[in-house]
Amino acid sequence: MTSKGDVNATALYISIDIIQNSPQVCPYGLYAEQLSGTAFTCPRETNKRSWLYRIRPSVGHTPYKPLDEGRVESDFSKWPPNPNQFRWQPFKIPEEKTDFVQGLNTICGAGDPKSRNGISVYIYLCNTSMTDKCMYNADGDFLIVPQEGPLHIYTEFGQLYVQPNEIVVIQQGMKFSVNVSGPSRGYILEVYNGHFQLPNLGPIGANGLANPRDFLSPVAWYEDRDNISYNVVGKFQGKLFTCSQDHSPFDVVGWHGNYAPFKYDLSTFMVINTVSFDHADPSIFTVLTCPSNTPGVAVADFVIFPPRWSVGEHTFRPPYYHRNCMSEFMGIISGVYDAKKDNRPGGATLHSMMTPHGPDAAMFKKATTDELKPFKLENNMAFMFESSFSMAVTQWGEKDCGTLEDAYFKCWAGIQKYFDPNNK
Ligand SMILES: O=C(O)Cc1cc(O)ccc1O
Ligand SMILES: [Fe+2]
Repeated sequence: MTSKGDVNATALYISIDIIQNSPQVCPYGLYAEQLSGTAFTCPRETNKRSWLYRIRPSVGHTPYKPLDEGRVESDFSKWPPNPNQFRWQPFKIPEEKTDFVQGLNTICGAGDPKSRNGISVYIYLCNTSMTDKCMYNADGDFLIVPQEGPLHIYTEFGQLYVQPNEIVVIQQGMKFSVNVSGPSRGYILEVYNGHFQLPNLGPIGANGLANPRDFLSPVAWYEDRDNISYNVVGKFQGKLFTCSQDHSPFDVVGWHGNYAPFKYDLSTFMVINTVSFDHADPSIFTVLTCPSNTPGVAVADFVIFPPRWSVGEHTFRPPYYHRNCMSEFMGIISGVYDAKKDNRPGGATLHSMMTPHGPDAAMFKKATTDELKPFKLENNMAFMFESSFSMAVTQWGEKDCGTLEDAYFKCWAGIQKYFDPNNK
């Protein structure tokens, strides 16, 4: 792919023509370095690795030191459990200069990066580009959902320009630096184990939902900058660390392999839904899944609620009332969500395991009295991180972010009794 953003540093493209991964001497005086995304011994279908040909190997840096930036949390027992329904009004983007790392806030999660078992959800809120600073995550993979502001992301593999209504996946270990063009907000799902993959399609057949051709990885891009002070931030066992080096980490002149960051435009999702009656489960909208070891059960699914026709006959069309053995974290990128009139873009909801949820009283009334004509939901994009982990909300999520609603539960308060045994 080619990047749509500005390229400020000099871009040089060199063709590297080698027939082995690790020659005695690499062309152009480069170093070969493997980045492993799965155990060496994983089966061929899941094995992931890439070979990077770079100006210097990654190992030349000063010792790591703890870094006190952002609100990254991975101790999900610190703050008391709370099974209530949560709704956040749009998260506030700071006025003071804040870059992507400084603006990372863990809102909820479960498990533990040390045992490589669990997930975290972050809200990033920033307004400043990372200057001579990059990040990598030793704990797992990031699926980033920009909601406001484009992200121009430099990675070791090349550049990715990602706008709201697109997502980007940056896997474990990959260094990246985020440039922004103003106030920027979005959501991140982190999985501590496994990788995101396309869901199986079963009887749908060979085509549909997210198509493989729409996932774009960058071509190599490098900068040859020495005698600088470059900060590398690592997230390791749930904490941030920093070290410095005298050259740019984006010195990969060429790479090959199947472990690379990628982006995806949500508008390319081919939506499948009922053309007869009843409300299909939201798994029909799965873009990517990170499977667990139990067949059919996801560590986390990334599910979207895109523009689509609503045509179900004699059907209660909005999401049904629900209690789930999975946790549901939802956000809105744009427009409205058909179960709740007061969910806002840039805000979020969390409906935890077995916590009841569903349409608010006003939406129920409307859905049961509206004439059921074909209707197009337009200019909307909501999403859900659905997980088999029971997530805990952090102190930032429950208190410090300042946009948690006290009275969310009241949206269901007006639900009336309509039962009449004499009137079928
Ligand atoms: O809770 C939600 O709004 C998400 C959701 C959507 C849907 O269409 C069916 C079930 C479900 O949990
Ligand atoms: Fe639900």
